[in-house]
Amino acid sequence: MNWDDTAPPTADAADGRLVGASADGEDQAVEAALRPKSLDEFVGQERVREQLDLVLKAALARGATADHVLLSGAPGLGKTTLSMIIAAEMGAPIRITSGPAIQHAGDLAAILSSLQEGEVLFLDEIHRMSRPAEEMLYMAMEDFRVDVIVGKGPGATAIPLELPPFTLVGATTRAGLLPPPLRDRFGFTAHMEFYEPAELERVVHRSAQLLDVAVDTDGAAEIAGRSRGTPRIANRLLRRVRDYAQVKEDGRVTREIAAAALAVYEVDGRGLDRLDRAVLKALLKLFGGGPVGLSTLAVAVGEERETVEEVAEPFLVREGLLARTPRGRVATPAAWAHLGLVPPRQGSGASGQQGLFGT
Ligand SMILES: Nc1ncnc2c1ncn2[C@@H]1O[C@H](COP(=O)(O)OP(=O)(O)OP(=O)(O)O)[C@@H](O)[C@H]1O
Ligand SMILES: [Mg+2]
Repeated sequence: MNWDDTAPPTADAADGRLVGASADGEDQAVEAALRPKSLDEFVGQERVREQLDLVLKAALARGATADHVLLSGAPGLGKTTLSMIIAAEMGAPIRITSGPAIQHAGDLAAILSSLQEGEVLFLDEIHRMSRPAEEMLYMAMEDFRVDVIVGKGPGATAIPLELPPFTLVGATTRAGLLPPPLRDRFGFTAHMEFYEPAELERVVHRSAQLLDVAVDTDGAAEIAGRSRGTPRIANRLLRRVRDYAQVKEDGRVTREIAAAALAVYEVDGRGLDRLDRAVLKALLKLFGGGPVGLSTLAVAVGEERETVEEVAEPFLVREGLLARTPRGRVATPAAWAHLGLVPPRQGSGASGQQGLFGT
């Protein structure tokens, strides 16, 4: 395996999509204010919350430091938030760093040796740490000890350094990239799932209260339904709807106002944006629903292959609108229904195009 950054480019971070899951500048500015501060305030993820509650309460009761925790899940689901909650619930300070920031084992040694007893070390994007740092982390997690190498070449010596007990909270969007020896050293692993619409509704109501926006039940439901299972997107859509309600209306958010606001931003009732719909439309209208090859589909919408594959497709697949098959991309019946189009009958016109486009 390649230990350099093997993550695909997160195109949605760069292109400023309203429905992109990664944090943009504005998100970062308001997220601190919107973050739940305790497990009780953290919406949804019932199973994870219940398990984590037990892990933390048991450690507190024993007067011990909590086990190391691994949080995995897609961007914007609450990993950073949960790491801060862990520290708060343990009454411990938190130190925040990330895999890409630790390129040398020495960087990690410096951080580890300055931790206080019981401190939470949050290591974001833990899958992007360098290999030597990762190996140092194994020993630190297991034995609360590191070997600091002093000098170079034959004269180099390893000086063992005792560490105070600490809790490592690792976060990753890509648990599959973690080497098993690292994964095995976490006492508790939480996999965060996409949120249900009802949970996102609660996120919207909670954030609306903090931002002092008046949102009624249907307005919150409308925003939640377009948020792609992701609290970060729900919070972002809420801010755009608030703008619209303030400028065009009296500031109150109803279902009609939320829908009108998000229509301006081209986010449809299911959370698809212009790019998502362009891909679906091309697949349906130009290729009769497929199968069609990815490259052909990308040319048809005037986008890079990677953009279609990594930005648009994952959500379309998750929503059951598009399937990736060995013969190419295929639209599902739900895709036809979503765009209000009627699929061609079997054996008629469109299937004849396969010879032309179907690779
Ligand atoms: N369970 C939740 N309840 C309420 N708000 C939430 C919840 N989870 C996340 N949020 C909100 O969503 C925003 C994004 O969450 P967070 O930064 O924790 O995501 P993340 O998983 O760390 O994302 P990334 O992978 O991009 O680092 C935060 O501002 C937070 O307010
Ligand atoms: Mg984060």
